[in-house]
Amino acid sequence: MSRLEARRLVIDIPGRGDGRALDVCLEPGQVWGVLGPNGAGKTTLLHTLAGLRAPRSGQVRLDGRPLSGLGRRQVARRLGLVFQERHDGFPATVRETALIGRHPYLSPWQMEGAEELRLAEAALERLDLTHLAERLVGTLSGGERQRLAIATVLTQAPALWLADEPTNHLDLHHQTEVMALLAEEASAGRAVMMCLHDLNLAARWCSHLLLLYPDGEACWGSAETMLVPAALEALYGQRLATAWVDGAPVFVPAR
Ligand SMILES: Nc1ncnc2c1ncn2[C@@H]1O[C@H](COP(=O)(O)OP(=O)(O)OP(=O)(O)O)[C@@H](O)[C@H]1O
Repeated sequence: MSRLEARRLVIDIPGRGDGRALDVCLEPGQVWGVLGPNGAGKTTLLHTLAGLRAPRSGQVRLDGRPLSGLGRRQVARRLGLVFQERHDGFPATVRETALIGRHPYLSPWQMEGAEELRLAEAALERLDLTHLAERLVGTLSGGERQRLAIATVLTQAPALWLADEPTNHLDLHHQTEVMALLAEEASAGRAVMMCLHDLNLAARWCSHLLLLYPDGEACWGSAETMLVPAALEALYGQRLATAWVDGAPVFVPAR
């Protein structure tokens, strides 16, 4: 189990004021959704929390220690990242790509063994990719690539997931499967923070929400307290109609 903490954190968005400093702690069992309009800083926040970008001020702490003082391998054993942008390096198969998830645990020239392979195969199976294991990544569809990115982090088995729009490119069934998987990870004592554009997925699956406004203002708390139609309408500059389905609110843009 691990925890990731933002202390008085101000993300660095060029030309923007500081807004509200973030004091947020991602704890075992929690599923956080980060909501906000285009350009609000969701990806920048995730990259800052992952240690890939320096904050303007404040600190990110992983298990009580400043993230900036930890080695990348140490971080990668605890923190898994699903990025929005992916660039193919050398040509690799789906299975080889999933196995990259085990690299933080192997010494530089150590080959993956039976246990690594077992974890990768289980992750591919979970993401419905077993039939594509031998395929080159470059030949995959957008949704298949997205599922592979998630399978690679599942193979990595981190205590903390940071996922940037994990349901991007996914059909309805796979959106639900991925959200269920992330919720299951949290139920097993891990923790998830993800950027989402779909309010309804956030309402259904997230325990906590962080609302990021384009001027750097922010508010956060349990999902029930954050899913206030007026606050969401202000966030997106969009009127919403609300209905209830299966005990969760459903938001639809109103004309
Ligand atoms: N290197 C940079 N130089 C200047 N501006 C930048 C730079 N990187 C990001 N930005 C700006 O910072 C803002 C936040 O970008 P970010 O990608 O974090 O937004 P986002 O909330 O994830 O948006 P989206 O919903 O469109 O994915 C945007 O206005 C973006 O143009």
